[in-house]
Amino acid sequence: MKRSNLTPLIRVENLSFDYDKKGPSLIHNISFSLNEGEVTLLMGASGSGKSTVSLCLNGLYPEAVEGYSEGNIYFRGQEISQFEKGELNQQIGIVFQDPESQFCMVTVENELAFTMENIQTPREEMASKMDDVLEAVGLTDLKERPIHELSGGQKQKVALASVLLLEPELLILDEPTANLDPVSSLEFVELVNQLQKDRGMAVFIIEHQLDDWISFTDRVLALSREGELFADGSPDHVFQKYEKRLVSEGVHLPKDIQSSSLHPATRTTDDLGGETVSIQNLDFKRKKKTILSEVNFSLYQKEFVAIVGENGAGKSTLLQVMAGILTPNKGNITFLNQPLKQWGEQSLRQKMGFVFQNPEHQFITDTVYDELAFGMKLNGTPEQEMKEKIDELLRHFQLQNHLWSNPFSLSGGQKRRLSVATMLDETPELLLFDEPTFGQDAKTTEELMSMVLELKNKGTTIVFVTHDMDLVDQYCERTFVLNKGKVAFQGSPDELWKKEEVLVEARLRLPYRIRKQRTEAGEVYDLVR
Ligand SMILES: Nc1ncnc2c1ncn2[C@@H]1O[C@H](COP(=O)(O)OP(=O)(O)OP(=O)(O)O)[C@@H](O)[C@H]1O
Ligand SMILES: Nc1ncnc2c1ncn2[C@@H]1O[C@H](COP(=O)(O)OP(=O)(O)OP(=O)(O)O)[C@@H](O)[C@H]1O
Repeated sequence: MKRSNLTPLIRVENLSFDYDKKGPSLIHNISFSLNEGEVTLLMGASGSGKSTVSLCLNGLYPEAVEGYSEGNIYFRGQEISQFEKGELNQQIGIVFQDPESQFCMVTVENELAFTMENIQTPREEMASKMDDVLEAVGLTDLKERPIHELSGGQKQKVALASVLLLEPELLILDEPTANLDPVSSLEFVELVNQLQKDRGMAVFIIEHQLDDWISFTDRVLALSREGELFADGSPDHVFQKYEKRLVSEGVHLPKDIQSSSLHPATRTTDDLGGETVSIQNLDFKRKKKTILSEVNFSLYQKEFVAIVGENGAGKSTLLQVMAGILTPNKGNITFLNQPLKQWGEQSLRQKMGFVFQNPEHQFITDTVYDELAFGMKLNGTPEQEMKEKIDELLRHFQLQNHLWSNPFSLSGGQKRRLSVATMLDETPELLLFDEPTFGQDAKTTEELMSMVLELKNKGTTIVFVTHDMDLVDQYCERTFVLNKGKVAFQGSPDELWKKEEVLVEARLRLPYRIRKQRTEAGEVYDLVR
């Protein structure tokens, strides 16, 4: 999709940025333009500085942090420091990586009304604009709901709706689909594509998973681990010319290029051990609203199970009920043959690890080191052994340079890795992970999965809530599909891929491997999208 007569909307000249003045700068002397009506995608390893770049573009950084920057950024030819405070917020709309940081009001409709009041939308237009945008992002039914009661994916849609109301000239999306279910994610990409065409705005996307975006991306930029921009061109040009470099940087390539490495898990259920968890007739309600009902299943040692389903289906709730964080209204849960409610808090935490959907909900100390040491100290791990374990975890999770960083100042992907690493210090009986791989590049995903598999082989039962169907295909023995709080399917991923009705109902897509197989066999089916 080539566009002629491109006018620069943003021009970045020799930008360098750092959060402190020790060592080489994080972003190092980069220059690029974002043109009117152009869709540009920024690639780079987790922690390379992508979010930082995006926050510099509308002048939020370095003002909002203790940061140092050099170089210039121009918006329509005018240096951004010359704009009044907040003046660029409407022209340059950002959907942040963590949508929770974006909200000011309690309910969905108040949040959207607040945005419109800020930009002085005429009162008589507010109601119809709100309805249009809610329909566009599929949130009409949740208009009156408090935002804190929404699921992760639902919150992400509210953040997008709010930014769309600004009708920005440049829309910046920082991993906007990370929490969306597979069909919502695709619909979101299609929605952005459509809006971009209708409104002609420029779009700047930061994303690890490129596949759905790439067909309407005009330009790709790639940032190295050293903070240098090493590629800038059309997707074809960049992937051809820089393929090796991109692989060594550890970023995900579009699957059409790297498909040979996609393979299904060897799904052996022969050597599973004893039962770890048993759930019978479980119901869970919030304020009389049924969230989970009639849930029944067992989990076994050495088993890797994925829980999948649409946004709001009840996946995180189920995980929290299994972890004893929420108490069911009905039914029985046994963990290692003992009723869950009879377990003492400390012994339960030793045998069971839990990674929250939002890593920030998990951090309790001020440094990465203390975060990793916390559980080990509780378990009485000797000092030397603890140091060795921490070193190993830092290395595996690419956090070596962040030992004394505050967990809250890490990049999105680094926070996620830290939250996972804190659960891998021992060999627990059960590990419950809520979307552990979101926001990871190819290299860190691989490291994370290999550590998880190591524990599985030692006997740990692994449960992942995930929206990543390729990961389900590649690693899991069993999948549970949750649909409106009920288990709509239990079985191997291979069986699931044949159940088109279940997939459609639960807004799931087929993994890339199966889509490719079916396309090559000339099959026509809805889920090929
Ligand atoms: N407020 C902050 N204070 C100090 N360091 C920070 C802060 N925000 C980010 N960093 C550091 O800057 C580096 C780049 O972070 P950034 O969020 O820009 O990376 P990213 O490429 O977007 O990563 P990801 O793909 O994981 O989201 C990281 O090493 C991070 O730890
Ligand atoms: N604190 C809360 N109070 C009231 N309702 C809630 C609360 N948290 C979640 N819900 C509702 O419970 C339902 C299930 O939410 P849950 O977070 O378990 O879904 P999920 O399947 O994990 O979704 P996602 O994929 O978007 O993370 C949703 O309809 C959600 O709006």
